[in-house]
Amino acid sequence: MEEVAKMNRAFYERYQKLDDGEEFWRLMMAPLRQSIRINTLKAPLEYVKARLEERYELEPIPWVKEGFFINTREFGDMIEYALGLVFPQEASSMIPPVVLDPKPRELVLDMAAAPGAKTTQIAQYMKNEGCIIANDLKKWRANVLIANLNRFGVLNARVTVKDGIYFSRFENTFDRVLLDAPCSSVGMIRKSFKFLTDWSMKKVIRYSNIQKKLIVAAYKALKPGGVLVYSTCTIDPLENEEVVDYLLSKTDAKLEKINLPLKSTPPVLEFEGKKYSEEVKKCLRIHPQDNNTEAFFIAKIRKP
Ligand SMILES: C[S@@+](CC[C@H](N)C(=O)[O-])C[C@H]1O[C@@H](n2cnc3c(N)ncnc32)[C@H](O)[C@@H]1O
Repeated sequence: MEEVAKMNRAFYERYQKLDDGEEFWRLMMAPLRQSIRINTLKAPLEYVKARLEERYELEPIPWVKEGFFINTREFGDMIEYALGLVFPQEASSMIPPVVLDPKPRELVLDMAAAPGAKTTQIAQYMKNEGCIIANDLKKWRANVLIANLNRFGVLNARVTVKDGIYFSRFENTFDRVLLDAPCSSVGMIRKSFKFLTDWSMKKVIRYSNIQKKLIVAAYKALKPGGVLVYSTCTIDPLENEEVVDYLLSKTDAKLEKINLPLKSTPPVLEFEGKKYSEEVKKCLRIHPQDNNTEAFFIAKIRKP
């Protein structure tokens, strides 16, 4: 706790009001467990798993069939990695595509897709059928995305480089939309303290404004009956409950409850003088101590 306060006092003072448990602060700073997702686009799950088990200890991630905690961080000399059979991916970041639940032959928009961890997972669930529009604002990040799509054998994606807001013109078009939004990345502190030292309230407010525009565009692009998943790897209510509450107040969007075998923290209904709809209770707010993962927030939204 003192360590956090020393590195960024404003950060500590704000989130102390959200969760002030010892475990919250300890796991906010502790290194992450390494995890991987097996890429079934290239080989059967059991085959890759058996190969890896000859050399490593794998522990299943309860909320994703293809996900495992693994006792190595050395991917440079792992042949399965070189072949695109495994994707090193943080365990909680595997949740949004599971909640999105895309099916073969659907049309899916991944609005902020680079570097492509979730796009490759979506393609895996679609068995490389149908089509994914994988978009990112930044060209250099889109290049990394393209490299990952090639490496992981994704054949049903088309990459675009646009501001996500552009997609609002394709009204009622996509069966499913993932908005894994740009955010203040508090969850990533466990990867790099840079996310703690760089954090500022100004950035949170800026992200919150961008996220509100993106979620409205994402919702417009969704077909009636379709599913929009909104996610961030951060804990600030302004970037999570507030953004979802904003969509609920501006549109006919409906939230759906997410049932997965994991622990979570109750969503925030009131923070710093702001109140949110009771509906946001259906969102999944994950703090680092809940499952010893990165922090994450996920909302499942349906268009009636
Ligand atoms: C959390 S990251 C996405 C991670 C990615 N979904 C994955 O799983 O690998 C957010 C991404 O949003 C992109 N971004 C930022 N502003 C955007 C905008 N206005 N429209 C679309 N993408 C944007 C960033 O370049 C960044 O790659």
